[in-house]
Amino acid sequence: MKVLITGARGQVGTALTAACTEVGIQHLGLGHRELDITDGAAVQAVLARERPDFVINAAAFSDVAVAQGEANLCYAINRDGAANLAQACEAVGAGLLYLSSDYVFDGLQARPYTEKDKPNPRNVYGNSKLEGEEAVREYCSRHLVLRTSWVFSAEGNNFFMRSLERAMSGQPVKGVNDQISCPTWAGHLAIVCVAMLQQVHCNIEPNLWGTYHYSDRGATTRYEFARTIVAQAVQAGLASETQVQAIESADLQNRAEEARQSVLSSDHLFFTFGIRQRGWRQGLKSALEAVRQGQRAA
Ligand SMILES: NC(=O)C1=CN([C@@H]2O[C@H](COP(=O)(O)OP(=O)(O)OC[C@H]3O[C@@H](n4cnc5c(N)ncnc54)[C@H](OP(=O)(O)O)[C@@H]3O)[C@@H](O)[C@H]2O)C=CC1
Ligand SMILES: Cc1cn([C@H]2C[C@H](O)[C@@H](COP(=O)(O)OP(=O)(O)O[C@H]3O[C@@H](C)C(=O)[C@@H](O)[C@H]3O)O2)c(=O)[nH]c1=O
Repeated sequence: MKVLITGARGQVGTALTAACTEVGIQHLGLGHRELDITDGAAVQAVLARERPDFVINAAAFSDVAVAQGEANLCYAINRDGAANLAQACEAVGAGLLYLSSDYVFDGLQARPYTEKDKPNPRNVYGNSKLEGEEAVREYCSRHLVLRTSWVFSAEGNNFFMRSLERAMSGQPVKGVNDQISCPTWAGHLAIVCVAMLQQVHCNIEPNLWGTYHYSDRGATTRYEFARTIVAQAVQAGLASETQVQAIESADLQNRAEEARQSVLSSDHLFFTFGIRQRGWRQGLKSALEAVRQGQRAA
């Protein structure tokens, strides 16, 4: 089986490349410069040339705060780029895995969101991801939409790395205590994507296409997440004890923040694919180890 990864230099794209290499899957990872998914003709040409069995779209406009002021670009990438990929996949008979987000939900529900719950995004990023999902369902019959939450890794700009860098430089870390979801290590997410594609490729069940949720196990607040990041970093010898302050979303003045609960239920994935959740605390250990190895290499 051959997999083409778009957005291959982002945090999930990097993890997907590593996961494919690890299990020996033939893959081609294309970064933004190698393939701009907003360029429909280029997308078609690459798929016609490469003829992959599957495309995983890890390309995105992923800055939730900046998206509020850059709606056009955000929709061009997250919705129109997804539509380009969906049409090109359909044309060559490839399957498409589209990564989506807990932000398609409003965050007002007390229980975990299932695939049957109605999306109701409250910001530009969430709406662009929902419209991207809809384009994928409309244009590509062989699609998997996989929603996830709070992805972190040692690559790129994310809550984990920002908190860790503050702790390593002795600055206090702040975490909002009114946003609840499940942190998800990009390495775990990548393994899940690969496992899904392998099962679909084996054709164990005739129709596994559809929409699924996967987050690592363990609902938490950003505050508790930050506390655990600092505690594990101290244990790993990467930082010394640092104060972690609990704040509220309303305290963050530079963006439209609000309290939300967006835990995703991963049950449908488990009952369909037999894929179990892994714990985010274990993922955090792996991410910290990757940081340590990066320091050694530098
Ligand atoms: N991060 C998170 O917490 C979550 C992420 N997701 C989803 O997971 C997926 C991967 O996200 P993540 O890896 O975190 O995001 P990143 O921002 O780390 O990676 C996205 C990548 O897409 C590239 N990109 C941007 N525009 C284009 C374009 N027009 N054509 C091709 N590539 C482009 C970026 O390149 P460059 O930087 O050069 O522009 C970047 O390398 C996304 O679909 C995201 O919506 C879902 C839930 C949570
Ligand atoms: C500045 C600051 C923010 N925060 C919180 C509030 C805010 O929601 C969040 C910002 O961190 P991030 O930029 O990683 O979070 P954000 O970009 O909102 O993360 C989201 O990314 C997109 C792509 C998704 O799909 C979501 O699942 C989610 O992971 O952190 C703190 O807890 N303390 C702080 O000091």
